[in-house]
Amino acid sequence: MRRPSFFSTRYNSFKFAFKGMTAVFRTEPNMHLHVLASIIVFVMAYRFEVTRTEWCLLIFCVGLVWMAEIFNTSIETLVNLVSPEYDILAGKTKDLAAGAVLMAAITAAIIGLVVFVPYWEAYING
Ligand SMILES: Nc1ncnc2c1ncn2[C@@H]1O[C@H](COP(=O)(O)OP(=O)(O)OP(=O)(O)O)[C@@H](O)[C@H]1O
Repeated sequence: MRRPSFFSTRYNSFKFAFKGMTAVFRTEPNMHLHVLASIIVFVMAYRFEVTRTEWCLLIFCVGLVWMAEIFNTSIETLVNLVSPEYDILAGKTKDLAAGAVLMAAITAAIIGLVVFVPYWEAYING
C-alpha cells in the first residue's frame, strides 16, 4: 500500500486543526464574547487610525486570548473525558485552565487601555 504523501498528511493536519478551531467558535459562549470584544477593538483601531506597532500589539492580544480559550476548551474536554465524576484534581485542572484565560484577558485589557486611552483623550478634547 502506498504511503500518503507529505503534502496530504500536512493538509490533513491543517484540516484537523481548523476543525478544532471552528468547534470552539461554535460551542463556547465565552468565545463569542472574545469575538465581540475583538471586533470592537479592531473597529476602534481602524477608526482612530492607530500606528502599525499598535495594530501589531492589538492583533497579538486578540490572538493570545483566543489561543488561551482554545487551550482551555481542550483541557476541559479532556478532563470531562478522564474524570466525568467529581474529583478535586479535575476541578483544580479546570480552574487553572480558566485562570490562564483570565490572565490573558487581563493582559489584553491593560495593553488595550495603554493603546486607546490617549486616543480617547484626544477624541474627547476635540
Ligand atoms: N469533574 C469535576 N470535578 C470537580 N470540579 C469540577 C469538575 N468539573 C467542573 N468542576 C468545577 O466546576 C467549574 C466549572 O466547570 P465547567 O466544566 O462547567 O466549566 P465551564 O463553566 O464550561 O468553564 P468555561 O466557562 O471556562 O467554559 C470548574 O472550574 C471546576 O471548579
